[in-house]
Amino acid sequence: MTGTKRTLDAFFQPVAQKKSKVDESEDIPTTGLPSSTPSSDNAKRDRLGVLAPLQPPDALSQPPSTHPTYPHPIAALPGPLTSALATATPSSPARALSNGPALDLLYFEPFIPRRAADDLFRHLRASLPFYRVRYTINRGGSGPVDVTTPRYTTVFGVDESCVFGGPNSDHNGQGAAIPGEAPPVELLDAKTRAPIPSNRFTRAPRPLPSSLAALRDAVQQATGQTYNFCLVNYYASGADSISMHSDDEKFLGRDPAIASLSLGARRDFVMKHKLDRAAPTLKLPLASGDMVLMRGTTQGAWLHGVPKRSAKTVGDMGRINITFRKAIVRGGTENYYRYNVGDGECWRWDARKREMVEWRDKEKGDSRKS
Ligand SMILES: O=C(O)CCC(=O)C(=O)O
Ligand SMILES: [Fe+2]
Repeated sequence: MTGTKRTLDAFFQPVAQKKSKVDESEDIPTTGLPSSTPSSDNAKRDRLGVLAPLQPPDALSQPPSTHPTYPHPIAALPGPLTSALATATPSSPARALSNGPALDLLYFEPFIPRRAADDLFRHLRASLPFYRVRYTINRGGSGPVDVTTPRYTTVFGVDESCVFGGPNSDHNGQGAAIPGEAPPVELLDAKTRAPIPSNRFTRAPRPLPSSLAALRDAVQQATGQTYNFCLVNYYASGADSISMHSDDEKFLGRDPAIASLSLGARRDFVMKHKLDRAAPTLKLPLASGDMVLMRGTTQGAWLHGVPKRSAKTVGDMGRINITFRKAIVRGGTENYYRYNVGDGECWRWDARKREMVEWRDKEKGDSRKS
């Protein structure tokens, strides 16, 4: 593992950084951010420009996000995590990785300070609705084959043809404007702002809850890109995986930029060139808080995946991966909800059992709402 890392390091070149850096060794304890640290985001100045005392972290905690498409309310980030995202990312400068034909990566190692990343992992695992999607594929002449995605997934967002509108809509109509406030309910045409008929999409698009909207904002700022989709994978153990693939569907447009954030257990992110057998196979041992931006010609030329691992190498922590993407047309929305929410039951983390359990809305007797 270290050998791989050293080899890759030889190809890394530092790139310019926009925001101030917090060294990894200065990890922010998210359970008690230094309350005297001046922060441009939550410190308020009076008319003479004198800094008023910061709010204690607890006062920054907000109510959960709710929306008709959510199977249950989704908890807002605790105040210290909101502060860490706003003030401590990127936690290390991006390094460019281009040691292969048409490879164009930015590697933040890490993007979120390690301890905050672990807190974020636990928070998101406990608060998001997940799915174990089933679908049928036709492979050659052997007839249809039923497949269950080998990991838990969930998705939020809508393609560029629509925005979520209403009093709380933010600058790009993709999530709650103010942390903790309900995301805008109504789906509107991006150009005319006319309401979208409820039968436009097979599965109703879901706005980003405030927790993921805060994360998306931090990632946008660090990468200089905008995103309207957030796909979440939860790998519960080393048996969960994603096979080699590329994210270069037409609905993402040419040379898409995809930001991929890792939280929790360390897993290998493997990249192989699609055609050039002489190109090196890359293995990035992504740890909690690390982020890779895949951009330019990368998706067209390379495959990537997270292979299965034995329980011994992964430990029992589990891993969450979050990708931020921009879908341009409706086909992207259809595809992402089909393969990341699907039509099956909702799963939630059970803190007592320490495993995912099928979740049912007791009042409605149903686990699905889109
Ligand atoms: O888990 C990862 O690191 C990769 C996820 C991925 O490639 C995807 O969701 O398309
Ligand atoms: Fe991918």
